[in-house]
Amino acid sequence: MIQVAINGYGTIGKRVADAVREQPDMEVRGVAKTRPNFEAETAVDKGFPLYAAVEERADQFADAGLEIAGPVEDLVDAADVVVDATPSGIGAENKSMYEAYDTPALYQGGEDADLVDTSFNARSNFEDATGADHVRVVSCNTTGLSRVIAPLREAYGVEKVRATLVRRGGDPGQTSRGPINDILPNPVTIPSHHGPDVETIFDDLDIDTLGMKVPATLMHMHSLNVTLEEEVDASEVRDLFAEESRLFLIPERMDIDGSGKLKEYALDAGRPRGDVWENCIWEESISTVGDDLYLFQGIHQESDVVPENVDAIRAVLGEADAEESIETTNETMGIGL
Ligand SMILES: NC(=O)C1=CN([C@@H]2O[C@H](COP(=O)(O)OP(=O)(O)OC[C@H]3O[C@@H](n4cnc5c(N)ncnc54)[C@H](O)[C@@H]3O)[C@@H](O)[C@H]2O)C=CC1
Ligand SMILES: O=C(OP(=O)(O)O)[C@H](O)COP(=O)(O)O
Repeated sequence: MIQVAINGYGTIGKRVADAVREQPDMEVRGVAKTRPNFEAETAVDKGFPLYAAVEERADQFADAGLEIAGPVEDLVDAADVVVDATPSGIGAENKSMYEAYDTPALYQGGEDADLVDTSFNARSNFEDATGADHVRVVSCNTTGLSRVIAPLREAYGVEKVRATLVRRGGDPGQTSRGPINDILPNPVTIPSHHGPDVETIFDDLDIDTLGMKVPATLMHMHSLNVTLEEEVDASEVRDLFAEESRLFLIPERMDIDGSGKLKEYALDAGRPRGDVWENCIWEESISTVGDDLYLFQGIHQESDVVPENVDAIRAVLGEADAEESIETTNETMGIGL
């Protein structure tokens, strides 16, 4: 069994812990938190050994009635691999600790690409992570773009990608985020960081991205234009995407008109936390004009990177190839709306 440590038990970390627990070849060795809160209490209730990420604050857990298994260093030492799901920039600070214990580490999209040996998307470049010590699972938006671009490149070739990303201002629990009543060009400079980030997955891709932030918490929305290397009928693209396990084509009959109903559907379908692990592409939006393809897709920022982290664990340790790993992860998590 692969022993997995999770350092940083917030939005991403707690979801990765639950997904790892579902895997037949993995065990959650423990999770590390900086301070006691509702998430720490839930971790204990779920039976995850809880480690103190900051030694000086370890007493706070005892004061809150939470038993600590030890300092985070013990967890990193005991694990085969660590998933660092700390806030942007903290992963870079933790790198030397992972090196000291010779434990391979996965980082999240908030870290810089040059921190790691390779950036990772399971559908696009799984093999690049084999045997690597430091791997970055790219951000939710980059994951969402990569999952669409990979099959298009393979089937038709891609000349140029142009994407406008309408991004949620913050996650539902991020009470300090905004905007509350505004629409922000964000970043106002072009391209946004997403284009260069996608190029860490496909180094020869021509892509420009523009970003905005809006007063929403549920999901991001992408407006995508891909110039293909040949003229393709929209129905062919729909068939191509229908074969992809992490692309959900929203059929017209479902009457899902936006992120609100998508999340409602996920809750009705019994998804944990209402998570939507797949890209959600409005089937009717898939259109072609000459060699230009257009579509809209919803991306659930809190969860689409979770199966990617699970696959990255197997990739780093050389425990499976892309197809086997993706299939196991999909089956155990129930991916495929
Ligand atoms: N929330 C999102 O929409 C997405 C986030 N990401 C990336 O995932 C990473 C984590 O983001 P979130 O889970 O949203 O953040 P979060 O703030 O929800 O969770 C981070 C957790 O790490 C803890 N933490 C802080 N300092 C720590 C330290 N030194 N050691 C251990 N734990 C520490 C925090 O207390 C918190 O529990 C970031 O790189 C972010 O860019 C990637 C995709 C989507
Ligand atoms: O990586 C994300 O978005 P991004 O790809 O727009 O940077 C996550 O949704 C986190 O974004 P945040 O940095 O606004 O919390």
